Amino acid sequence: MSEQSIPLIDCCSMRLDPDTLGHSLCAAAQGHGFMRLRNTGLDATLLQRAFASSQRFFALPEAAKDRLRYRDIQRNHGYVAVGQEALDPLAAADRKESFTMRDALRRSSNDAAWPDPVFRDDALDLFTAARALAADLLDAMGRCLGLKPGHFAQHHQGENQTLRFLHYPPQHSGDAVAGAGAHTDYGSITLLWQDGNPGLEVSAADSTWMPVTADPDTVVVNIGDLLERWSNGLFRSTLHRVRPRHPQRSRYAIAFFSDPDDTVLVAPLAGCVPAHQTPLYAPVTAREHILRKLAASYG
Ligand SMILES: O=C(O)CCC(=O)C(=O)O
Ligand SMILES: [Fe+2]
Repeated sequence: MSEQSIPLIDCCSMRLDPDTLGHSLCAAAQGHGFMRLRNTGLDATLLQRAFASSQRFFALPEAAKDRLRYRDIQRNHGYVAVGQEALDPLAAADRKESFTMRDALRRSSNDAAWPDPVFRDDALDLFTAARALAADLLDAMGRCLGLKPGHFAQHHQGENQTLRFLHYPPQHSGDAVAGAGAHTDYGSITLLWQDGNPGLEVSAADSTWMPVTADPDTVVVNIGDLLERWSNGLFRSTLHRVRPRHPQRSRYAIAFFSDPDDTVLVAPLAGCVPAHQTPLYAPVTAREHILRKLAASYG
């Protein structure tokens, strides 16, 4: 593995030994802030179903998708068409469409929020499994920071946990407009599944863009801004972007953002601040930070 590559961690043997898993995750979180995980135990059929529902939805006529359009950043739910979100607010809007589902379990009984019952069930089943996986990963990282089991879980009840289906239409690698502009993620950790089509790139220490392997059998995990703040900068929320390179083929991806509940005050953990030093970050509530970032990208 060159210094420039994103670490690949096999969770299979390590699940039995949380300390080893925790150390591997923390080392990656402190390095690039990005890692790829294999053998997480997440049922692959859930992903197949979710990708199938995603592809079926994005193939609908624009008018049908527009019925479910994203209305406000507070709700953070629904369909966003190509050119309506700019993850880099200073660049052109992203060439992608998405279906975002914040706090999906609580919204499950509202039929008007979902394209159809199959889509809803596929999304909710993956949401539930992703939530459990994110909790395990945060627990393993928390151990490494000297926190008790469940420390992070108590702050991630689901209010700001968000599943997002993404579709990037075919695009030439040389196109000036990105599929998703350069950004950092907002919350604690992101889990990302890719359909095998490359495009995700992570900013490296020397400011070059490092492509991430688009292997459908691994999940990409990255650190968001709020976990960077919680860890006083020990874990890194790294800039990344999406530049699909296939002129004929669409790229599909599914992201799960595990972010703290609205009222959680995120301040650097005492154990992460060296003695006699002031914390690098001021406290901020999760709601304040997430809404500020959403407002900028939907500006
Ligand atoms: O599509 C991808 O590979 C990544 C998307 C992403 O970074 C995001 O939605 O925050
Ligand atoms: Fe992202």
